[in-house]
Amino acid sequence: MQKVVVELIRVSKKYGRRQLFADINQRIGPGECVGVTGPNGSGKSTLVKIIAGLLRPSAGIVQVRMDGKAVDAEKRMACFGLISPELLFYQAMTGYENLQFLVRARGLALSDEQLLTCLEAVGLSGRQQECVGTYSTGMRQRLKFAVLEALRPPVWLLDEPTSNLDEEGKKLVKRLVDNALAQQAAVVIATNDLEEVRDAGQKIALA
Ligand SMILES: Nc1ncnc2c1ncn2[C@@H]1O[C@H](COP(=O)(O)OP(=O)(O)OP(=O)(O)O)[C@@H](O)[C@H]1O
Repeated sequence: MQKVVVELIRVSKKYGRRQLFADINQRIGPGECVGVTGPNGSGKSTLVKIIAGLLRPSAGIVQVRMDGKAVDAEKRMACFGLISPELLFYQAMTGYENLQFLVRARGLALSDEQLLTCLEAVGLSGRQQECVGTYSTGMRQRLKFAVLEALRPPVWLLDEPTSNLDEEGKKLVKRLVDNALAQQAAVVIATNDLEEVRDAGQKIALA
């Protein structure tokens, strides 16, 4: 896996006059996990979107370096794997088809067997030929992790990663994150659940 370092330098965000957060400095390197915590509305999802390049900060910058070289803003998305409540699947396509489509959209060619292994890893084998429109919310959340398993991005951006998951699903997410860290991915977890970021090496606490 390519080694990516994400660096937040004095990152701030305002909506109108409301300052959500200011001057966040944080380095997230390979094999490191940073937890983003704070109450509802404190800006956790906003910060994740800024790191992903989906929103601009009001001030400050997010630098991304791959194997020591700066990655241009337009090529950054290829470094990131994002889990977010706002991500939606194609309802009329099966779990398998959604996964295959998203993997191909990233320019990756995975065999049927490899895709099925990713679905199996998240407990969806046997349900892969059913339309996502018929999936439960927890099954859709598991499918998001199947996409990450397939893409194996060097940076994992996880916004509320265990929402809608049962106890077994929560353990699954912990296992997947631990594996990603062992493989030197950089991981950001934004959550209201402090238990979820108990083991995170560093924390950004928003207020
Ligand atoms: N486009 C926008 N324009 C104005 N305000 C916004 C916009 N997007 C988000 N906000 C506000 O920014 C604040 C932070 O939102 P955000 O979703 O980042 O919080 P959060 O910490 O992830 O919350 P939660 O724990 O509820 O998921 C909220 O008050 C929200 O209303």
